[in-house]
Amino acid sequence: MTQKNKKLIAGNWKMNGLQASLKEIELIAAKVGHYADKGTFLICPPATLLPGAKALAGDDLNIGAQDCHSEKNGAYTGDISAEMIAEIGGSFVIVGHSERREGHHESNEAVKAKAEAALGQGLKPIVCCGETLQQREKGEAIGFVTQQIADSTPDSLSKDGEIAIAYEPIWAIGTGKTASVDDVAEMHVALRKTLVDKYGERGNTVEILYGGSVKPENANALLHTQDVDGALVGGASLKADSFLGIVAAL
Ligand SMILES: O=C[C@H](O)COP(=O)(O)O
Repeated sequence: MTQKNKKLIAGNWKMNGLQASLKEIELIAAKVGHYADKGTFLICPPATLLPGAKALAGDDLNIGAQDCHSEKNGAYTGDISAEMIAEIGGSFVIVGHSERREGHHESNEAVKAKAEAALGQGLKPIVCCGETLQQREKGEAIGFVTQQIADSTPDSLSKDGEIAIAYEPIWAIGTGKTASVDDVAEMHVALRKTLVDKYGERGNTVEILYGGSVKPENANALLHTQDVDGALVGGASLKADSFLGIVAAL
């Protein structure tokens, strides 16, 4: 779990990684402890690698999942529950990633239910949001994204830092394009206001991560932007060298 005075650097492996990829977890786990005073570190591999990753992660690297179902168990073929993630020692779960909102038609209401299921099992949900390029070009990005977060997050929080959110402009994911530092700051400040409006002072304890083509070369600027409390990293989290390059920018 994180403290707000540290940044959260999270890797999302998406549908990448076979057993051989666990060596990257081992390499990351061996090094992130050197940055423990500055950050909290997390890798979310595919579900097949969760137990193996947890066995190698040690004390300094958190392991989480990329999604969970909102129900505790039942006839939901192909899904995994928050309880299953918790049982193998996972401590985080990503919910509402744009690839699931788009590819699996997940609504804000469904994402909120998943986040609440995660909290029910003691997991920390990372609730994702982000606009399309068309929405940004029309000047709708801030309104759309802040509403998405208002509607996708749990109604209340029972402790500080119980959830994190991740702002990922869809047009920046896997494209090599990143939002400008000014655009990121503008969005993160707006998201902070949304969180404080919803949760009061506790809204200040929710980490707001930036995601979208984060790599070692741009991590320093992004991680030191106003209200950026960490990063959600896709492609650059698949190899220990590049993930650790981002960690070194803290
Ligand atoms: O969850 C991670 C994001 O979708 C960012 O992916 P990316 O770093 O490959 O652009």
